[in-house]
Amino acid sequence: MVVDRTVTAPEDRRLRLGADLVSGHRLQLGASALLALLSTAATVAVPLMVRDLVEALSGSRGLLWPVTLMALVAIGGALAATISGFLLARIGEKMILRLRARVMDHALRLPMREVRVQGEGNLVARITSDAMMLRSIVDVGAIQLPLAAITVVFTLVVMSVLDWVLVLITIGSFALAGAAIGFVIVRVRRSIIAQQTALGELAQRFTATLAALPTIKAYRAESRAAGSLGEDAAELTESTLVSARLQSLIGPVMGLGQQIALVSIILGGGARMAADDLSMPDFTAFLLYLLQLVGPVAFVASGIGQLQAGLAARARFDELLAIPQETDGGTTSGLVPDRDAPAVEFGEVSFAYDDEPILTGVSFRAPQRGLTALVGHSGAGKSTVLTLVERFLHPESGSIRVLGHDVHAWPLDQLRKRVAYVDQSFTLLEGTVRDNLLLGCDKAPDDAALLEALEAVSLREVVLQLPAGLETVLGRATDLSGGQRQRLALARVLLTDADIVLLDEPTSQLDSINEHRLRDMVDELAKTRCVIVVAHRLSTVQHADHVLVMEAGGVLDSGTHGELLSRCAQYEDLVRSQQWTAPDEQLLSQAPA
Ligand SMILES: Nc1ncnc2c1ncn2[C@@H]1O[C@H](COP(=O)(O)OP(=O)(O)OP(=O)(O)O)[C@@H](O)[C@H]1O
Repeated sequence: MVVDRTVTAPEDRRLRLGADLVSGHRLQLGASALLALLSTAATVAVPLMVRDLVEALSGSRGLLWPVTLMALVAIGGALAATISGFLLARIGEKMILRLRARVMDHALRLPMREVRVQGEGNLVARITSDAMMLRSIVDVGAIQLPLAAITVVFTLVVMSVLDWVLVLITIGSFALAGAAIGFVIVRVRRSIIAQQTALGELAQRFTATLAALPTIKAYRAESRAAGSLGEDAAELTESTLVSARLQSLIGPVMGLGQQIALVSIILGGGARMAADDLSMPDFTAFLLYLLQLVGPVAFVASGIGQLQAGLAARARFDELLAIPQETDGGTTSGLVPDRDAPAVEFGEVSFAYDDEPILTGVSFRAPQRGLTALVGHSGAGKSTVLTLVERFLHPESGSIRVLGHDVHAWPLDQLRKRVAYVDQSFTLLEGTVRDNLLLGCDKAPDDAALLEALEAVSLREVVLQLPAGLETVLGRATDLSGGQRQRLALARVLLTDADIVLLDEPTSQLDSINEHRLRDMVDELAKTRCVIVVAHRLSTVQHADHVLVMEAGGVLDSGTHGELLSRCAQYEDLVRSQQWTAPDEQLLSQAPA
């Protein structure tokens, strides 16, 4: 049975609207709600003041006091609305900040395979456009929508005091439009999820295309790549149009409801005034309320639409946050290396990508001091062995022990502190040379130590000649050559105090001078540490204490270079296939007579 030890126990990481989105801002949220309420009260009060004004106009009362009061209430209401809106925007931005930080942290802690499956662009879309959409939950959902709903109810109550028959006509007119809008809104959220998924896909494809730009340019494939991206963009437009079509229905349907209400009220109001059931000032106030009602009613309708976008984004965040992070591993606290055990020990390890077997029954031991070389044809599974030691991947069966303990017993942080790893692409961070060198160091060494490490890989002069030396930012305007990147990645290893060093084809991009230098460096490292090296150039294995020949996911044979040359035909083939390099010819001559 496959035991997935890649992940932490299931934990509910979904976004909680109250605790996760607005926590820490409750006071501001309360102030914003209070101000919005005051502004609403002012909005509801103004038509009543207009009624008093109309009565004052027809009577002998002075106009100064009613006009002044009305102006004060209207201006105060506008001011309260402005401050409330600003507070809300501030809370929204803070919420997005917290959310982005949380999602980025989560993404970095996911198992490598999950990150690959999700895709970089897709993850980027989460913290950009999805995060913006989620803001509508605060912008609209937290205050404005409930307030608009309260305004509608209050206004209807005041209107019913003026004339309840006309209120029934008003509700009837809007109810028709409301039912139609309700039907639309159910479909809006689904279409927005589809739209955001398509956006993530487009971002993913574009990111991958940019990463492959040198190849695309070299093969004059710009038009082809642009055409393919264009198709993805068209798919996005298609799904955006579905939600745009649905959302565009909301405004006109509401407008129709408003017109029906207006005509019905004018006709109904006229009839009730003719029958002396309604006075002119009351009718004027009622009409004003009706016009005033349209805004909040339309807002409720469109706000529910916008809220769907926020809720759709939340669903996408929840989907990502539900993916379990890498486990921290061992429950064993204070695990210490067993100095008598092998540094790395594989016992009948098998591994598969989905159902595709990659390693079958791999067993070997690498001592705590010395050089172990993994050789074999491309695709034999050499890099996979290294990634299993780093716990990037997890075996289907068998046991992997590191420094005397099961690899899963080590707390992840402890394990990776003890294992230094240089991957096949000699990855550098987009950051300064110093940042790149200090990546695995708990305590920052001084510049002399950094330069010494650079000297060991023949990079000291190169770095000192960069525009800002150690502070030069790599990865954008300034970058290193493939071989220099490789050497910088190796200098990084020298600065760590890891017990185990994993090197994936460390000489692949080096010239012969640097290759010899690196070999000396590896030999030096192997005197005090366990070095496991994946080597295509067999010259790298010349001094290996132990060579493992891998074929089709299994270990074919193991021994010293000389032993293998004398007894393993496949190893001899591998060596012969490298004969064109002078050092390897020397290697062949080392076979026992
Ligand atoms: N992410 C992946 N998903 C599925 N299969 C993969 C993945 N990565 C590697 N493989 C497969 O696993 C097998 C072993 O790959 P691995 O990189 O370990 O081989 P290798 O011996 O290091 O090869 P090379 O010397 O060419 O780097 C290959 O057949 C490869 O196709």
